Amino acid sequence: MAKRIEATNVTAYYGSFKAIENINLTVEPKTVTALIGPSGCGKSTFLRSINRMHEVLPGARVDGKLTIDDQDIYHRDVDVTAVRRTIGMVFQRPNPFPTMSIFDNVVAGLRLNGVRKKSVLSEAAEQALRSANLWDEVKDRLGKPGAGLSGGQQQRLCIARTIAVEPQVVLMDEPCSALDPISTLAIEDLMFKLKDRFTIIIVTHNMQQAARVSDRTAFFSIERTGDPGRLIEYDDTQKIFSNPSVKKTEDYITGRFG
Ligand SMILES: Nc1ncnc2c1ncn2[C@@H]1O[C@H](COP(=O)(O)OP(=O)(O)OP(=O)(O)O)[C@@H](O)[C@H]1O
Repeated sequence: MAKRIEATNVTAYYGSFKAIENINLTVEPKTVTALIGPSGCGKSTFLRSINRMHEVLPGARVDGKLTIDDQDIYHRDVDVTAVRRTIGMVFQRPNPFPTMSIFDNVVAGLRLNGVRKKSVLSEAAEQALRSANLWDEVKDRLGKPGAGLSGGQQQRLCIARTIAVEPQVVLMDEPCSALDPISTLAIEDLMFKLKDRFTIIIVTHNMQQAARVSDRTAFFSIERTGDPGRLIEYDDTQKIFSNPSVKKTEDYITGRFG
């Protein structure tokens, strides 16, 4: 089941540098939320704090509260591995495991979780590849290396790998920035389809993409270099792009800064 995410006063640091400050927002299940804003305003930092990836860097930490369906994911008793299993992530550059076949890439997470039965793995692989709109293109070459696919196919393979373990939330950090326009549209179609089952948060620099794929948009910004990123406005995507409440949002989406 897709999950609801609630951030309350989320502040994240790299050592003594405060990268984002007091982020408050709620993401409803089965929606796509876009995080937009100028370079360095903390979009990726916020995204990585949602699945506890931020803290893997030495000296990095998060303050505040983040709940996923009312579970406080920063509670000291929480199993961090379980959190990361619930919250899948797709990165900027497609990163299939280069020496693994297409099939082995898709089922890598399931194998890590202890699934061994061939029939279960085959069924899960087919389902994930179908969900990622990739099945027809790869069904006759599942044993071939994942690295042999085109960039767009590789990214859909990475999405298949992510959803094969049935996460409830999928985080995407500029998933189309290394792709051509056709592959980009394929991923956007996919997001539309996947939001039936998952809660999706996407970081994007592409305004048209945010407007096309998301239900809600969060605009982050910084006052000046060295300041922390803050959430300036968060609303329905249609409102943000047609009639934003804050002048700074308007300036950004109309290309006047950033
Ligand atoms: N590993 C790191 N160590 C120290 N500072 C970092 C690190 N990663 C990011 N930062 C800083 O944290 C701030 C927020 O960076 P972040 O990457 O979250 O912004 P962003 O909005 O995603 O930027 P972009 O759109 O350019 O990807 C920036 O000032 C950045 O320089």
